[in-house]
Amino acid sequence: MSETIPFPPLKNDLILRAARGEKTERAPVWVMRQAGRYLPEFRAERVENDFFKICRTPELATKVTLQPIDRYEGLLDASIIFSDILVIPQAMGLQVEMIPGKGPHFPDPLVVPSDMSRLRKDVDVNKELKYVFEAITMTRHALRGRVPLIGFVGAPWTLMAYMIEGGGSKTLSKAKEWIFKHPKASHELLARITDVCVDFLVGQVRAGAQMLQVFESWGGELGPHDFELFSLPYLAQIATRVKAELGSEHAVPMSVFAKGSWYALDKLSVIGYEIVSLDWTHSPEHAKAVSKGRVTLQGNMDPNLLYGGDEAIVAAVERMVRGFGSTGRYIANLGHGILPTVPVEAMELFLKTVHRVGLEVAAEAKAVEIASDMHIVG
Ligand SMILES: Cc1c2[nH]c(c1CCC(=O)O)Cc1[nH]c(c(CCC(=O)O)c1C)Cc1[nH]c(c(CCC(=O)O)c1C)Cc1[nH]c(c(C)c1CCC(=O)O)C2
Repeated sequence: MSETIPFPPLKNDLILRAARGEKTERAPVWVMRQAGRYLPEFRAERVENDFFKICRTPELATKVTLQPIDRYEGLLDASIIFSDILVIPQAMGLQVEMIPGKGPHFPDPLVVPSDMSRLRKDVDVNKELKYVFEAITMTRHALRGRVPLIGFVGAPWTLMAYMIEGGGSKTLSKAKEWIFKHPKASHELLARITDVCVDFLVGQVRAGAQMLQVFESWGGELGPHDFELFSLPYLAQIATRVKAELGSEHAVPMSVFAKGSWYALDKLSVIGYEIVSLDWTHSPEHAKAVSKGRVTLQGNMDPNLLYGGDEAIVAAVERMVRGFGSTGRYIANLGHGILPTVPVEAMELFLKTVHRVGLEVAAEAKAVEIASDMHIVG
């Protein structure tokens, strides 16, 4: 069995150190959806294979996860396992298809609370999601210790919304009808999804994941009051329970990305995550003032800036890395997933500029430290 073969030693632990709050020689960087359609080699793979077939075939998931790591050799500080947040609804018994150019589609979504009886009870992740664990173990070997491997789940509210809407939606009216008209059933559904999220994340770490991210992509569709009722408690439970199950020896850094939930940054800083991932609506100054060094901040350039041309990209990265990077607790990323039509050169410029500015910021901070030690300043 592959689990008995030890993983190759890790050569670049920059992101893990930044997550733990240690000073790093430069800000680490990775990009949400870094394995995806903006890469010609991914599009070529998709001509041959259905999206979920890639997710379910460990060899293919490994191959695609490594595509950005190989293309941008030395520029990415983490890999993220190729999969999707919607594998949990599938594991719970719902059918999900990925329609090219349109996105996810549930032929039979949940309509009324009694439809929850269609969901599998006591989901055994070792059976239903074994293919993800196998992909993680295989990828971890194939990475040969170049960078850490990130595992992930969708957060309960985002997954519940997909399960009810049946796909993307502008208003989330159906999911919101549930939380407002059927709050009890909604909490029951959220709790059931949470249980699967916890087991799935624990399994991903046991399979080889070295960091975890929870995607609350539709957090910002809830106002602050409803976020506190229908999102935050489940996000908190996930962090607490995953850590309790893994134990301090095996726990890995956890990141939470609640897109659009700028109002929740203070609370997100104290619910057990080491990293809070930010979208582009946060300024570095404000985010640092609110989070007060309690977590590592991750993010947050507007992904559309990658369409802005070289000058705009360089200027935005300068602002971002200088803004967040001065305190050390920082991981560079985009504020949401990279978009499918971004030129590969724009991604390369983004990564190279993060490296350059990150090194400059760290060197400047070090010079100030040395100067203050020598009482030259202050
Ligand atoms: C909401 C969400 C989903 N999936 C995911 C989220 C959370 C992040 C976010 O908010 O964007 C997470 C996700 N999806 C994918 C990954 C793989 C790892 C990586 O980040 O590189 C990750 C981490 C691959 C993917 N997931 C999807 C693709 C493209 C599908 C294709 O090849 O046809 C990829 C590479 C499809 C997907 N999957 C989902 C949607 C809405 C879509 C369609 C829109 C789109 O295509 O971008 C659900």
